[in-house]
Amino acid sequence: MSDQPEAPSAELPWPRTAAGSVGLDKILADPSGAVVGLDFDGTLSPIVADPAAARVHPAAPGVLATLGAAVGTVLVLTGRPAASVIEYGGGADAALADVPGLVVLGQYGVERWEAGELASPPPPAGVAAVRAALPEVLAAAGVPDAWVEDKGRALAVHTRRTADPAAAFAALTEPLAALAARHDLIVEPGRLVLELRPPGTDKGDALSAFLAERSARSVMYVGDDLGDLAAFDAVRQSGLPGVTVCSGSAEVTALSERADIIVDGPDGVVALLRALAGAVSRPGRRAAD
Ligand SMILES: O=P(O)(O)OC[C@H]1O[C@H](O[C@H]2O[C@H](CO)[C@@H](O)[C@H](O)[C@H]2O)[C@H](O)[C@@H](O)[C@@H]1O
Repeated sequence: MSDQPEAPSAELPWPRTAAGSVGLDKILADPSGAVVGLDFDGTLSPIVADPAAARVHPAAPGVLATLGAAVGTVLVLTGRPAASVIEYGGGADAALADVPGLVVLGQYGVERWEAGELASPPPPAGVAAVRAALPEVLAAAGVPDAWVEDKGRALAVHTRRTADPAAAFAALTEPLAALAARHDLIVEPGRLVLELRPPGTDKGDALSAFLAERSARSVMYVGDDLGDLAAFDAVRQSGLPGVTVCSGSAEVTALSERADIIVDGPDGVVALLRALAGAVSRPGRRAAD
């Protein structure tokens, strides 16, 4: 047997940046200090036309169960309500709820699911007023068929199932910004969705606080949409060895420009996580320097 540390798995994509290489090296050398953060829609769950039909990639929970036993924490950080990630998290051979130590931060970090317990603060008053006003605003903008996803403390207006999704998105941008401002909410744009939600936190704030809470020694964050840019910023601002990963799509290019690693959608994310889980789980994994 060789005394040399084992090389990373051939299947593990290597970062194209120096910062990402340092980050991945640290995760491989010291996995118990790593936080692996993942977005849900477009990252762990393939994009589908009906948000209620979204489900986790069938192989993801099993792979994350292996990874969760080796790293510090697997974190799902999502714009979804935390409970819906658990509800939609049934895979082929495990469920997200089975992932050891899993934490889900929902609604951009305001909700928290952990060990079967959900903490969810009440919605601010403006949400009820926006809920009542939305049908009229959508009709006035000429997009009465936009679909409203009611998330309790936020309302997401989806245009994916309208006749011309991009035109509908453009037609709604200004009216929804004005409506949100009238009721002390903000608009969070995403993949053919404009979400009216309370201000005060984003995925960057949520990830920064979580890394501090866990005294993380390294971090990987995987995302696909505009809301994940703040989490990419948090990885760098943490000062920790860190890797940013883009779940690539033709719909959003802003993340791929800044990511250390780009993979091909949720299939590519699962392949990356499987290779990472294999590398940090096997007995001969790279030892700390
Ligand atoms: O932070 P995320 O986990 O990425 O959640 C962001 C939004 O994702 C969902 O919408 C997106 O996925 C849908 C299902 O694939 C798709 O139909 C839609 O076009 C996408 O924008 C979700 O419905 C939203 O509530 C989340 O905020």
